[in-house]
Amino acid sequence: MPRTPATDPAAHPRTTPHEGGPGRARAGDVALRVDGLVKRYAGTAVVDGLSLVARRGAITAVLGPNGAGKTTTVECCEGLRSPDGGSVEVLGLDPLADAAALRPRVGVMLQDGGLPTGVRALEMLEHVARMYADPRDVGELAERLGLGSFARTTVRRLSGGQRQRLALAVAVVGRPELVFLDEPSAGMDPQSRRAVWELVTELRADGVGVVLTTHLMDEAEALADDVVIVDRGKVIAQGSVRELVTDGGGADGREHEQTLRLEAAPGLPADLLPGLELRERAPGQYVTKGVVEPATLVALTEALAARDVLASRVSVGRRTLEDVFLDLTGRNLR
Ligand SMILES: Nc1ncnc2c1ncn2[C@@H]1O[C@H](COP(=O)(O)OP(=O)(O)OP(=O)(O)O)[C@@H](O)[C@H]1O
Repeated sequence: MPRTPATDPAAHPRTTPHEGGPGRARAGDVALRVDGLVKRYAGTAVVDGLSLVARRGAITAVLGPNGAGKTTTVECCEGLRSPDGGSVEVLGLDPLADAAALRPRVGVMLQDGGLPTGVRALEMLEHVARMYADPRDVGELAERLGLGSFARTTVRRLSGGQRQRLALAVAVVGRPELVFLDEPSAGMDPQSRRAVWELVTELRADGVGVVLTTHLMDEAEALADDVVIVDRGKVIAQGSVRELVTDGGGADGREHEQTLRLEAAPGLPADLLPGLELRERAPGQYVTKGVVEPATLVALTEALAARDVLASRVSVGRRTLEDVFLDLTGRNLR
């Protein structure tokens, strides 16, 4: 089963061998702990008792539809907003009270870039790098993220995707222990997106805790070790992608990794197929829950023929996080 919000993934950290001496943080240690976070705007809770844990050396994706409260949550973690309830611990510290101590240890990439607009791109990055004791090599980082083509362009003239890449470079140039990336590949072409994903994966390998918000399920599926699905300010499921999409398996212990999709006449019964639940997501559009086997297609064809129903489409494929979201909320992620 997907973990419930009350379940703390840090209780079962995927640790790597302890490399450092006493007091040295390990991959798998908790980097971020959010507990019962509440944030209200005009009396309405847009974050409503949200709890999550992110580990060092792991990528945690906070996934949810527009307006779910993802950005507000990370802004509370970044010390940009003060919570109305609950608590946030970043590297064991309070993001508001300990802001100065956290600044050199935490990287932040805001959704709109959050960068001063009158500065040239590369100068911006060089300037930020100089503020850190041991920054990354600016030239190498600029090359990796393809900043060269707009190095002398002022931030205000950058395209959305270029601004995002610069913001990512700025977020990681100081070798942070924890980075927050808000929709890191939004508006990017496929090549830039790949460069961003590679960099994010490397950060994880270096033991950095990465928390990214996204409404792109393929981004979460490609990158995340832990996925936290948020809807209407609450965590509705969390776990690894595999845990979420396999739905924990059935009574026989087998995993429900595949799903059968069917388009046919509306109103077919849920028990049309033996041992498999047929769910009608939209009129005439069905998915199954349960283990799909080769014989399932035979059984489906027979059951439809017996009812004189002609399917317009039948396919078998892997369950996705989109399916999980739909199962839980009855709505599409986007
Ligand atoms: N400063 C603010 N004042 C009032 N309402 C706000 C403010 N910031 C956000 N909201 C509202 O809070 C809700 C959650 O917004 P938030 O940006 O956290 O969602 P999100 O999950 O990040 O969405 P998106 O994927 O669109 O960025 C939305 O309904 C939004 O309109």
